[in-house]
Amino acid sequence: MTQQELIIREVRTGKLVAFRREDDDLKVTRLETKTHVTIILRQVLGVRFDRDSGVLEVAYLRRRKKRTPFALMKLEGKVEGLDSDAAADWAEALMKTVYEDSGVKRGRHLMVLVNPHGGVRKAVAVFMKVVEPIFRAAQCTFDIIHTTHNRHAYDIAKEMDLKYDAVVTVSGDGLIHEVMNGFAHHEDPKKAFAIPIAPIPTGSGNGLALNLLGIEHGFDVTEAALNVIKGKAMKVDVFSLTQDGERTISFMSQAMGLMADLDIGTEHLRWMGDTRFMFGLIRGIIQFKPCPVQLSYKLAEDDKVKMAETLEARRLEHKEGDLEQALPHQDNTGRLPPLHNLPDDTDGWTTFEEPILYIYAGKGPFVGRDLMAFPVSLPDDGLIDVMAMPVSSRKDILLAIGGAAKGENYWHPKVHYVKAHAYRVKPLASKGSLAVDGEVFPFKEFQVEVHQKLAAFLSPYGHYAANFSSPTSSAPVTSKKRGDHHYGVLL
Ligand SMILES: Nc1ncnc2c1ncn2[C@@H]1O[C@H](COP(=O)(O)OP(=O)(O)OP(=O)(O)O)[C@@H](O)[C@H]1O
Repeated sequence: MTQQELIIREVRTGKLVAFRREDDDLKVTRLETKTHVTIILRQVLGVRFDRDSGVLEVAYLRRRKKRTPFALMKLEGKVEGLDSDAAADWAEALMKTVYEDSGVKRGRHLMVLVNPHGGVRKAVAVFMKVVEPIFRAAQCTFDIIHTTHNRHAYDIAKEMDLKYDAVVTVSGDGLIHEVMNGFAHHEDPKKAFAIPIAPIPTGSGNGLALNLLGIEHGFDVTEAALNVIKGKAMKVDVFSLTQDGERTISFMSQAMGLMADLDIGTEHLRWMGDTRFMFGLIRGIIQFKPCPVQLSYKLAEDDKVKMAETLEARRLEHKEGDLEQALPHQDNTGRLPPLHNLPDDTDGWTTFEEPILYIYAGKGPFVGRDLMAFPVSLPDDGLIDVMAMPVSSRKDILLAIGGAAKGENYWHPKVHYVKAHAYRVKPLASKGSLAVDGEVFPFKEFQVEVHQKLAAFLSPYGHYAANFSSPTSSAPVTSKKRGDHHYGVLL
């Protein structure tokens, strides 16, 4: 039987440290002072025992204070009072518990794409100083490419050898958009899409990281690094946007009118970080330009209370995603799903008749830290959430946008919010703006449809990490419930 406790004499201090497994924790005690810390097993990255030197190294992540990022801790020392076989067994048993027994592959092989140009241009330094040491401590192997130009990530993903366990984007949402479109043009698109993507948030908006890690940790690169190592594949829907017969994959959002102006035209304000979106919003409200378009959709649901209740029910019945299901060796071969909706289909389509100020459609609750645009979005319902704001007074717009960080805007009676199988936008004037996943697109007619569960992201929870409640609920729908992985407060 494997020993529960193992003691080392630490190389650095010459003092004795005991490691003990206790349920879901690893208790680390300094024997001289009898002080200890308790590490959740999920935060244990790697255990190595070297038979020649008799030295054991344990690496884990620990928050020194409640709201600070994780620090990478490594304790290394000669094992005391156990022979080599017993020490090797102890190390192996702990590794098996924190990886295989938790349904996570040990030592993931990663493709890491670093965008030196994204956000406040710190991606290279952040990766080198913070993320790479964490990956190494977790015994991950990786290939790194620094993107050198626009669409570089597209080219890499298109030609990528599909041997990786995940694609890690050290960037914002723009690079993820490029990777997805590269996958769509890969010679084996379905197999490419089965490789989960995991963001390390170093862009300006980082919507995907917010959706996966939550508002508290969405911009924390250490939390994101842990998700790369321990997250499970969460299957997600993506969209095909067809414009002039050309098909683009969108994974997050399509914005028109004021909402597009948040991204477009604020590019030069990248230095502001995500404050640039709030700046764009205020500027848009002052300018107050209507969005000359006709919106039609294939409706699935338009009852706001029902949509919120469905979200809640899904969270309660939620089971974590299984990484193995999404790995490339599974049956994920085949062509990209065909388009089901023709541009002139009208059967089952509804047209929104009112003049529109802005349209926002997409998947994943957060599009930025200050805006939970799609609070009832589900990762894999096969539907797209479409929000349209009819032309109203400035006062109404401000009220409709109020509480946007918590999704409260959803309940505003003027905000038209539906779930659709597909939707279509026809411009009624020649000038306007369209942003797809934050990138500028021509202001021309387009149609969007959903491909259910085509792609995958690594996720700590198996669902979006956003808090939102229905009016009939007694408690908010949170990202933390019993059985979920969560990173508790450490001593
Ligand atoms: N070396 C580079 N030089 C210039 N542009 C680059 C380079 N590498 C990638 N890009 C481009 O940078 C753009 C922005 O990337 P990214 O989305 O990662 O950052 P961001 O726009 O700041 O963040 P977000 O999309 O979250 O707001 C992408 O369109 C990408 O093609």
